[in-house]
Amino acid sequence: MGDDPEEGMLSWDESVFRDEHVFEIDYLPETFKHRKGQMESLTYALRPAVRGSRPLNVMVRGPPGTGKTTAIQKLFDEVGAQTADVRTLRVNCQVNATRYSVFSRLFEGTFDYEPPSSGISFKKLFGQIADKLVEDDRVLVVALDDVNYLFYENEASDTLYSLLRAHEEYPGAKIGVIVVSSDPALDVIEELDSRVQSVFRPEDVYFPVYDSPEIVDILEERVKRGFHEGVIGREILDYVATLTAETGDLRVGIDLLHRAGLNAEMRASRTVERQDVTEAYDKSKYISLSQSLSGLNDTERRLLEVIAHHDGEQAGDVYDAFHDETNLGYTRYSEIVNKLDQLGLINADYTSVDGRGRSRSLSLSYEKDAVLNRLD
Ligand SMILES: Nc1ncnc2c1ncn2[C@@H]1O[C@H](COP(=O)(O)OP(=O)(O)OP(=O)(O)O)[C@@H](O)[C@H]1O
Repeated sequence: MGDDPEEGMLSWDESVFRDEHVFEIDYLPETFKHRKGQMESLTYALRPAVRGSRPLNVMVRGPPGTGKTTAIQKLFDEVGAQTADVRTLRVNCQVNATRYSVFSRLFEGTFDYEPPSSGISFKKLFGQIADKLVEDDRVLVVALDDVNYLFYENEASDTLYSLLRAHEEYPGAKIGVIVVSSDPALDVIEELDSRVQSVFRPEDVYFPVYDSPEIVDILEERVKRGFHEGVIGREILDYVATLTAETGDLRVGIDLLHRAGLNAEMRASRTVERQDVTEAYDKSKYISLSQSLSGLNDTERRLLEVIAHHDGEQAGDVYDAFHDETNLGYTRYSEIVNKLDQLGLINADYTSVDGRGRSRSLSLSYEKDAVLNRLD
């Protein structure tokens, strides 16, 4: 089997991949390079928990795809290996974006079954979690991953307040909180209510974007585990790293390697060539767009679609089109515009309009077709 396209694809039992699983989104890498300082700070904050005391709270910040979630997972695994007296729970706030939903997830993590679907009050839900914690004499460490979504829904202050003041209502409950934000434009502390600010003084841990040499280093490891020897040459790896560095998101590089491998297989080739990577990049570069879209509800998707068809127009005109379709009022409309803006899906910039003062114009952050294709 050679590089001749006439020969078709590689047969089902032939592959460029040694272990394709290492390119999956939930794969936890064995080696975690270039995050030593961050891991040390996190470990420092959690040490008291391993000794049975309340840990320090932490605020983790950094752009998407810089290893924040991976760091938390590694840390929780390490704590779990030390002691069974600390319960560690990670909540994905993109999925659980309200206080009630966060606590439902904590309930599930505590009891291994979901809270009754008939619905119980928040107070009861919280009470049961806290009672169990005190009864078992365990420390709870909660990581609110992608906490920025709680801010977009205006739920962050209430959620944190409940967690941070738990010991007052439930004496003996020891809870530590790690908030993880991937929105560089969000000032977490500043955006919290003053009643929360007064009790939340977290350790600050920052995850900068990886530079090109670091990306090469990290991806090289994935290549060794994921591909057979000789499939990805040095030059190709450098090319993948350069494209990844343009986005700053390591997930792009991992996805690129995977797709480029699949492209090579389609050509019945046992080596990945530059063209396989270039073609793959057309899809991989939109990985964060796809991820942001997956967290939107139907109304939010509808508005984004309307904006796509009115790209660059004034907020008032876009509202008219949106209202015609959904009948929703201006307040709700404005809230969704803000959310789409915070998610980096649109730019809502103030511009001067003749005779109408200043007004916001709404434009897409990505190409129109890339957005519309993914909304279908
Ligand atoms: N230092 C590293 N070594 C190996 N793999 C890494 C490293 N850093 C990140 N990754 C990988 O990159 C991908 C993105 O990492 P991760 O999900 O931890 O980023 P994140 O900062 O939490 O992103 P987001 O803010 O979007 O949640 C994952 O597949 C992860 O395995």
